[in-house]
Order: sequence, then C-alpha cells, then structure tokens
Amino acid sequence: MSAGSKEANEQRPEGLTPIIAMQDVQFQYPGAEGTALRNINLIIQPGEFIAIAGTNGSGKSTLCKCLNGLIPNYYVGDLSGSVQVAGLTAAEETVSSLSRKVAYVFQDFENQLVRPTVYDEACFAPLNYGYADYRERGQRALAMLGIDHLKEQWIWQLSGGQKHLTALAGALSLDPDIIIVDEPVAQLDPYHAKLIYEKLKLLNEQFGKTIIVIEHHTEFIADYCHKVILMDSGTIRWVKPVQAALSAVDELAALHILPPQVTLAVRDAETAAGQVHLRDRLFPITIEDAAAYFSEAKILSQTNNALVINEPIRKSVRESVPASNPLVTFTNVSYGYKTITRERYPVIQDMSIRFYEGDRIALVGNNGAGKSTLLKLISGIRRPSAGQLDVCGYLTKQASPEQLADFVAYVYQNPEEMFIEDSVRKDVEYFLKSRNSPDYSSFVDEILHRMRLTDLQDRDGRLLSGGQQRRATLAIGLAMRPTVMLLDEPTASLDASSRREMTDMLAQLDGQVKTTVIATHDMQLVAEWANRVIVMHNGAVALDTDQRSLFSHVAVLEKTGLLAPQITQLSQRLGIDPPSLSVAEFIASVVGDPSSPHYVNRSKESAAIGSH
Ligand SMILES: Nc1ncnc2c1ncn2[C@@H]1O[C@H](COP(=O)(O)OP(=O)(O)OP(=O)(O)O)[C@@H](O)[C@H]1O
Ligand SMILES: Nc1ncnc2c1ncn2[C@@H]1O[C@H](COP(=O)(O)OP(=O)(O)OP(=O)(O)O)[C@@H](O)[C@H]1O
Repeated sequence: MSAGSKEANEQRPEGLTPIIAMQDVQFQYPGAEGTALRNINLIIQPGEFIAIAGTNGSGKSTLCKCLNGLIPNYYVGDLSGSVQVAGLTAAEETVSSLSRKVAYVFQDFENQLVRPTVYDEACFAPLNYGYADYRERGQRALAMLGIDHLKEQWIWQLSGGQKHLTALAGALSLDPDIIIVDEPVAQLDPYHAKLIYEKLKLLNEQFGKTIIVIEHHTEFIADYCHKVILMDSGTIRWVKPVQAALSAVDELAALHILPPQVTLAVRDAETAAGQVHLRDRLFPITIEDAAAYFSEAKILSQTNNALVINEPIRKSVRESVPASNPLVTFTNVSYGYKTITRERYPVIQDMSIRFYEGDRIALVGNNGAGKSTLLKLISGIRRPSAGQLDVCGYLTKQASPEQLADFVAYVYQNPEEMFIEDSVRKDVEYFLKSRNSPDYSSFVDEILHRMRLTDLQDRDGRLLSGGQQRRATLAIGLAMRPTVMLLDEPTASLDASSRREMTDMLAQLDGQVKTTVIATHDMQLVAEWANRVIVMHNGAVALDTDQRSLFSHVAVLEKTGLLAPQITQLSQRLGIDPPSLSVAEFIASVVGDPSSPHYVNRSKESAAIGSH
C-alpha cells in the first residue's frame, strides 16, 4: 500500500464504508509503451472533498477514468487490481450504470455536450434514465449553477466557459453520490471559477456529496479541498490533509506544482530574513492566514526576536509602451453570429481600437464577453459584419486566409483542433515548412525541447494528456513565426512548471513577433507578462490599461467578475501601494531593499521551479 492510502486508512472514522476503494490498480493504454497507473491503493470516505494534483501526464485523468468505468469499458487497455465505487465493482459495471453514482465533467467537456440547447442538455441524463421529473431535475441543476438565463441558448452559441457550466449542470441532474470534475477552472473566468467551487462546496457540505477535483490551481485547493492526492509518474506519492500538502513547498515545486502564492511569500520572506523554517510548522495557505502571519511578523519585529518585516515600499508604476505604427486597427467593427433563423445577434459591438508593435495584450473579461471572437476576427476566420479591420496592412474582409496566415498565427482554445498529422513533430514541421524556414530541423528540436515535448514528439497529439496537448499547440504556434501571435487560453491545463515556461517563453517572443494578443482568465499571467490589458464586457472594451493599474479599478473588476492574483490581494490587505504583481515584488516590498546585504532573493516560484 502507498503511503497515501495508509494515511487515508488510518484516518478512517469508525464504521464508515469507503465510497471509493482502489487496490493494487495498474493500467496501460492500448499500444502505449509504459503503464499510465502503477500500484494505486486509495481509500476515499463519503463526504470528502479531494484534490488530485500532479504534473501534466502524471495519471490524474487516467485514475479518474477508472472510477467512472471509461477504463476498462472504453479504453480497453491492460487493467489489473480492484476498483470499488459506491458499493459497485467498477469493472463489472457499464459506464451508464456507474454514471448514476459518479458524475464526471471532462477536461474536454465540449465532447460531453450532445443536445441542441442548454435546457435539453441539463435534462438529458435524467430523461435517458426514465426519471418522470427530468424537467425539474434539469431546471434545478441550471438554477444551482446560476445559468437558468442561458436555458434557451443553442449549445453551439455558447462560449467555452458557458459550455463548461452546462456540462456540469448535465452531470448534476442525476443527483450522483460522487462528483468528479477534471480541471473545473481551466476555461472559466475568475468569477465563474469561484462560483463553481462554491457550488461544489455546497454540494459537499449540505448534500454530503463526495467531490474530487483534478486541479493545477493550488489556491483553489487551499480554499476548498480537505485533502490532496499527489500523483507522480503514474503512482500516488502521498495523500495528505490540505495544509500539510501545500506546505510541502519544495517537494511540490520539484514536481512542477506551484504552491499558493501566499505560501511562497511566507517561505521566501522567512528565507530573506534569515529565519529557519521549523520542519513541523505548517505554512499558511490562504490569504486570510498569510495576512495574519505578516501582521504578526510586524509586531514581532518590534521586539526584535523574529522575522523582520519592513514597512512596505512604494513602487513606481511602469510606463506603458509608447505608440508606434498600429499593426491591427479596428474601426467601428461589429460582429454577430448568425442564429438558426439567420439573424445575427451582436457579439462585438462597434469596436474601435488599435494594437501596436511592442504590445503584449492580455484580453480579459467574463465568459462570453467576446474575447475568442475578437481573436477570430483578427485571424480572418470571421469577418466583420460592419466596420473595417486592418491587419498588417490588409483589410480582413478582402484578404484571403492564406494572405493573413503569413502574418497571423492563431493558437486555438481547443488544442485538439490543431493536430493534423500523426505525430507532434510532424505537426510542428508542417507549419514550419509552410513558412519556408531554412534549417527547420534544429529549430523544431529547440521548440520541442523548450516545451518539454522531446520525449513525446513521435506521439499522436490527439492521444496526449490535456496539458501535453496545450504545450504541443504552443510549439505549433511558435513554428509559424508570425508578426501577430494570437493565443486563446494558452495556460489552461498547464502544470506550474509549464505555466512558468510559457510565461517566460511569451516574454521572449518580443524578438520574434511584433505583437502578441492573449485571451486569458489567468490573472497571474496577466500580472507577470502583459504590458496592456483590455477588459472586455458584452462585446465592448470596458477598460484599456496597463496591468498594474488594472487591479485598482475596483468597479470594473466587480462588473466583469475579475479577481486579482492571490499575491496582489494579500499586498492590498497589507496596504502595499501600488499592490505587488508577483511574489518577488511582494518580498521586495515587505522584507526590504533587494540591494541590502541582508536581502536574499530566493523569491518566487521560478527559483524553485525554473531549475527543473
Ligand atoms: N488515450 C491514450 N492513449 C495512450 N496514452 C494515453 C492516452 N491518454 C493518456 N495517455 C498517457 O497516459 C499518461 C497519463 O495521462 P493523464 O491524461 O492521465 O495525465 P494527467 O495527469 O491527467 O495530465 P494533465 O495534467 O496533462 O491532464 C500520459 O503520459 C498520457 O500521454
Ligand atoms: N460559433 C458560434 N456561433 C454562435 N455564437 C457563438 C459562437 N461562438 C461564440 N458564440 C457566442 O458569442 C459570445 C462570445 O463568445 P466568445 O467565445 O467570443 O467569448 P469569450 O469571451 O472568449 O468567452 P470564454 O471566456 O468563455 O471563452 C457568447 O455569447 C457565445 O455564446
């Protein structure tokens, strides 16, 4: 038995029957070289709220597929060991019989949606199982998630985040005992991400549902989960209560998992102040606890017997990039998708804006605000219904897609749509060759290496894990060597290390592309990478600002459901003005001047993670 399962067993309350019991489980995908799961022993009690963490490809989704019967019913690989779920032997059940007990929302949830409208989708599963009250069940699930206003919408009209909520509603409608959500927040705006977790919390606390989330975002794990299962190369490394799990900062970082920013802030502040961390003391993992810690540290510093925290220092606001020739010019552009009755409903509304050379633009805003549509307009996939859009000297209404492709690369939100060939390397080469690049072979090697894809280069992109796929699409985008790089949610589903690499790589793009536009919900990426932030709301620009000023526009943030990164929120609580955008800035603000001999810059995640 793994250490994790031993701990879980020791904590097992008297008389409780586990809701999930896995014993000596091993699984190999058909045709795969290695095993995706090994020596899996796990006990989960009813009513637990569990996070599964682990680097991309460590086996998180595969483990969960054993619980809903997709393994071995759909993935007919080599499975051994036993899996008990809610009193059923999983291997003897069909996927549909297990789905009454286990709801599953997939990472690629779009494939889960099979009915034409949101309401049909929410009612579909109970209707299928012959529940007379299927309408009420569907309606209730929509109301619980706050999306009843979408019920008449066609599924194909929904944005990514709206589709995710619909898939969750479909899963909730069967009233299952166990709810598994594979990366709940990957495609959601911060408001909806929090909302989903609040709903999961409600289902857990009020209805006793067992919740399992696969999660790369440790701040959500810290705020909502009770325990963490840490996966590593197809095995369970351990199962720990959440605070102990997230306090294992160095171990997590070594496995490409980014601990919460506030936890890193405390660790780095102690290091910078020369204070030795006591092994048995747990770090704070939430904003509240970290704020209390730093307030206490200030008090202690006055008696001079503990961590010295200086008064926060003010930092100057960075200048925004000076305007040069615009590369992209929207002049009164409107766009609407056609409905089934062939009318157009407006999505982009009378937009006039310019993007310049040197702009690193983060396009943010709530689900459905029109971010992806804006990228599609620039790439020429969609053309304005009204107004003019000029991209690198071409009016997109008149230019052919081939002409625009010479200047613009568009990396889609859904990675699977980017794979054409039967291997990742061939996909990257395909786009590079189409640009007639000399010496493409070594360039491909370099791109694959930088995205940690060298070992995966001969694999079919469609059969990679979600995070691996995301990295592969970035490699494809880079191979296009565009003037204007458009990326839709590039960090969704990435583990911390890949997110860090991605941020660094995007920063290095400046020399290779002239402007980059990213649609994203990842506020940490916004804070650390962008030099211009465009907040979209209802298809219009609500705010066009620099990334530091963004978080001081409280009214806009509230209106558009955006949340500052954890470290920014913590620094605001502590009165640091302007607030810190990264752990490194925070440390410099509270612990002192980096040029001081006592200041040790071991701050931020990159120090820990960058070495891997
Ligand atoms: N259908 C498949 N066929 C072959 N190999 C697969 C298949 N699906 C996943 N794998 C491989 O199994 C391993 C575990 O994948 P899994 O999707 O479980 O990882 P994960 O931890 O969920 O990753 P991520 O964080 O990227 O979603 C990976 O090496 C992946 O490439
Ligand atoms: N192919 C389509 N056909 C019809 N309507 C669409 C289509 N794609 C998106 N929409 C609608 O257009 C609006 C804007 O969607 P878009 O995908 O641009 O938003 P977004 O800001 O990128 O959202 P998210 O953050 O959820 O990805 C949404 O109301 C959505 O329902």
